[in-house]
Amino acid sequence: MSNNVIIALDFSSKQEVETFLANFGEEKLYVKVGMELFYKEGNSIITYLKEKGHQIFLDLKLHDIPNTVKSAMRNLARLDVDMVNVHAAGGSKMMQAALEGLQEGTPEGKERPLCIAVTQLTSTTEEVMQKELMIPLTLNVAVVQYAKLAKESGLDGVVCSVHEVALLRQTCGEEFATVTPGIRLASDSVDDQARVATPEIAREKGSSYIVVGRSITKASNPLHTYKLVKEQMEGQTV
Ligand SMILES: O=c1ccn([C@@H]2O[C@H](COP(=O)(O)O)[C@@H](O)[C@H]2O)c(=O)[nH]1
Repeated sequence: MSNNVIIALDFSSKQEVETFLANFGEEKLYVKVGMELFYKEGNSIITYLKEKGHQIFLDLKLHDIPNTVKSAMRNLARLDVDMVNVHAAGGSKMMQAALEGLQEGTPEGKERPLCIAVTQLTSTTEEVMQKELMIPLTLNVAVVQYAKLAKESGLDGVVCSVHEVALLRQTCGEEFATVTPGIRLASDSVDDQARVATPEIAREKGSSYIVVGRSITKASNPLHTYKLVKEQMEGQTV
């Protein structure tokens, strides 16, 4: 079974990544490369992490006109990562174009990366969504609508918070992946996140994957904290 704890490598350089990964010895991880690291290091960071045997979620959240997203995805597919994403707010044509680009760019004999769509960022509250973004819906209704659109467009799942997972299981089915950031241990600071939950609650609600950044990357003992998170996600007691 695929590792369902994804560590967000929100670092500013390859050197910082190397220092962090040294904590894990030969352990094979599922890691997330986001904008900060990818815009600094480019494709070489992907090559480095793949050579180390890690699975990779390349979190660039594409959001542009369909033709541009299709061409960009064709290039990302050539990197042979495991998961990529778009913003569902780009609409169904954009999401379908993303999939076409991925299919075209996936090397012969390789599996197409999973393609998921961000519904509402886990830093967004219902109040911000309604008052600033002027989306006149409850957060749950908005997330379900974006997720249904992603599913109808052929995508493999969505990014959402743990709090919407049960609802999405009912509306989009058990096979549709829910990738949930905004994960915090009970004693952690929430920081800039709004819709947070512990790994234990993520397991109870049925998240397919959790994404954990600062709780692990800023921990005094990252390996110990990673194991604690995994144990909570797998339902074991420490
Ligand atoms: O809705 C979203 C989409 C992506 N993220 C990303 O996940 C990590 C979370 O990091 P923490 O340090 O655990 O808060 C980060 O890379 C975000 O870019 C998200 O948080 N919410």
